[in-house]
Amino acid sequence: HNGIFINGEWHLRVPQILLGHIILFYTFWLLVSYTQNDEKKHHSVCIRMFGSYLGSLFSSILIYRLFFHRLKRFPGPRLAAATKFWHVWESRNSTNYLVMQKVHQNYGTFVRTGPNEISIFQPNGHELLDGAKNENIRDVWYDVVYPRTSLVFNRDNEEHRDRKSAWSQAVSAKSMREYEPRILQLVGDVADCIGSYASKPVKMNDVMSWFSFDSMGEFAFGKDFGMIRAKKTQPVVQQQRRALKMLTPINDVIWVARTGFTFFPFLGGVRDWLNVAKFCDEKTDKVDMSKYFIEEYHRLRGEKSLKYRENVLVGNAISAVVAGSDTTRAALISIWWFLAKYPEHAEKIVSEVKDSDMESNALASMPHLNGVINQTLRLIPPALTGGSGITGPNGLWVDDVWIPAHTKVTAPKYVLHRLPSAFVKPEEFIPERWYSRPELIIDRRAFSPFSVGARQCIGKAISLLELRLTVAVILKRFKVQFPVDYDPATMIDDLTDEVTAQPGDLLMEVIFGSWKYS
Ligand code: HEM
Repeated sequence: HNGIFINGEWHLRVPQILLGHIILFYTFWLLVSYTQNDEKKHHSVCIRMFGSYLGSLFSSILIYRLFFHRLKRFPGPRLAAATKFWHVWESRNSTNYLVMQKVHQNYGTFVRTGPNEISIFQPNGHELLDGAKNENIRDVWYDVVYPRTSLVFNRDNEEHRDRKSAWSQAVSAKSMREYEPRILQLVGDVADCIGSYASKPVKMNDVMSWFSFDSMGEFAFGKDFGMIRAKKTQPVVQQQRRALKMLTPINDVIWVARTGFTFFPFLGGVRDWLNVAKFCDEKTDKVDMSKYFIEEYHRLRGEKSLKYRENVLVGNAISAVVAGSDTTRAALISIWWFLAKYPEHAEKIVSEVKDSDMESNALASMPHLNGVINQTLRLIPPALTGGSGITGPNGLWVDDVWIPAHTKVTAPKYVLHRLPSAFVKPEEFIPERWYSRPELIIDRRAFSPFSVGARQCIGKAISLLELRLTVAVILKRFKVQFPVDYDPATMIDDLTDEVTAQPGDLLMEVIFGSWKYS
């Protein structure tokens, strides 16, 4: 432990480590069998040797973590200091956002949430993690699609900068002008789809899922997936969801996932994840966003190997599908939930948009529409926990607290977005705090649904355009409300944290042309 495993990263080498141990044990077994004729004794010698090897290795790890570790002065659950499996167990129901909230309530601002991990719960947490001038790199979790890589998953800060140019072109103002009429068309399809249910309950989780995937298909591959028109979920969406569900509890022990990818590619969740990658592989040969990724693929010829270029290309497509669709879906479901719960806010939006021709700049300047979107992203951020980093060689100073070098750090968004030190009445849905009541925001830095700095969401403009258009167009056509026999608590009670937020079921009814709410 002290000679080898304590140094560096091992998560990508688990198959080799396992194989090495199997060979070592087997060789030892054979050697003992030459010197021991008595079979019973032979077995007992081997078992004692293996037992003492593994026992001393794990005792050394445990004693070091509990009594000698650099983070031992930080408060936190005792078991969390001993093993990351504490976290796996606590978040087994995919409610990591609640686990983090409890941990903050019990232990304060800096909490040791893993043997080598500190979670920061103060308004500038996002800046400390991702803001300008920090030396942090991405945590080992981002190797989850390795050897594929892309903007989101790239751990090397310099390479990340290089990868950014293809994405910047894909979301440039020029590209956005091209996407806008196509999104508007899709939003029209969504409104027709919702309207086709007449006053029967609509399961918004499905409709918003069809829309967000279709619009991601439009951006990334130049063609929607036809889900809204067919009112049918494509298998790849279900596969992605199952894969993320499978990954969620083992997010914090990424070596377990990597081992699954290597040894058990046939198992359900692993197979689903590999199918999502295959789907993106097949689609990435067309136009639009992938056009820029393909250009990058050709540009790197001569500089990088074919395998590397293929991995970047497919990694980019996976990023677009995973980062772009599920986040937007979660945001839309949550917005509709708040609007059905507080119809007075829907009415205010209608009065803003009723004479609008649905142009992006006009929508961006509507205070209540944007107040509702911000307020929803604050209370239910689509990345409920958000990314994690590893401190650089100089560690991280936070006021007078020192977090040593090479420590994993997180700043869970759900908790930071509800800090009483950042927001007055933090649990309340008050869209006006974003325009006419600024006194309700104490520290704006705590609000970071799209993250900050070099790693912030590059699809922010696209997603805001989608959210504004969808809300404006649908509210202009329909009044929305919960069906009588639907329990609104379902959406919140069943909300899970599966890399992206997965809201519980939301049923809604729409009434044609009744935008006069009172
Ligand atoms: C409401 C919708 C969205 C939210 C809340 C959101 C949130 C985020 C967050 C928090 C990050 C940082 C992730 C990290 O630190 O690991 C991120 C990164 C990213 N997002 Fe989004 N996102 C949204 C929509 C989109 C869309 C529509 C796209 C694609 C067009 C997209 C593409 C990306 C990419 C490529 C990155 C990586 C950026 C980088 O590392 O430089 N996102 N997003």
